[in-house]
Amino acid sequence: MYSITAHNISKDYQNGKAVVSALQDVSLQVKSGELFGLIGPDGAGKTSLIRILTTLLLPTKGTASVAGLDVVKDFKKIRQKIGYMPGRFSLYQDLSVQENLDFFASIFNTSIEANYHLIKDIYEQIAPFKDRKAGKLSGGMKQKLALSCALIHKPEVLFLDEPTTGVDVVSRKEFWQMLQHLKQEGLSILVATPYMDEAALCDRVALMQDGRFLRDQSSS
Ligand SMILES: Nc1ncnc2c1ncn2[C@@H]1O[C@H](COP(=O)(O)OP(=O)(O)OP(=O)(O)O)[C@@H](O)[C@H]1O
Repeated sequence: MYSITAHNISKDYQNGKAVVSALQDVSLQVKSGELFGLIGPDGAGKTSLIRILTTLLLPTKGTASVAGLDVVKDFKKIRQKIGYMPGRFSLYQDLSVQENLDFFASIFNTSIEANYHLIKDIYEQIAPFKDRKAGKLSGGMKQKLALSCALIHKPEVLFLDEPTTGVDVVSRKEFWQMLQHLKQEGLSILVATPYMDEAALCDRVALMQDGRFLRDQSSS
């Protein structure tokens, strides 16, 4: 059973008169409960692939599914089943930690208490700062808050785009421990990172460069 599949996905962007080919015939299968790493340098195409899988961007060519649903036809259903932590800090900087959590919970018609076991470890670390504005948190704390918000509705599949970029070494280590914990809770996780050393912390990885995988991932 696969939680994510992609078949021959290509993505072209129009840049003035030029066409930028961000993804070229990318195929991928991520098993349920797997922690899968998308490793590659800036510009490799990681964000484009994640945005297609999270239904925020249409592929130019190819098909993909998440939680058994088609990313184009079933985009609304998929959005209920996934958590997405974008690369850039995505939270409301002028809202406090608690207000951000409450806001994301209300969007999904849930509460912090409903899935507390999932975010407990992270929440306990950010709780002392719950009245602080999100914009005033350290890089590590911001990431933890963003992860808590992405988990608040108990997603089946979690997408993380460079979650540890700009985060200190200790917070990075803690962050990966949290991902292991989430995996044990049964979540499937796709994480994009430019750091080679984080590849060792994943169950499987795909190495990406210039819009392609360095090895075919569909059959492994
Ligand atoms: N909206 C856009 N218009 C034109 N080109 C784009 C657009 N978005 C991305 N690109 C180009 O597509 C390629 C892949 O970008 P993408 O952001 O997917 O890579 P990435 O691996 O996530 O890198 P980064 O970490 O820098 O975001 C790059 O050459 C980028 O410049």
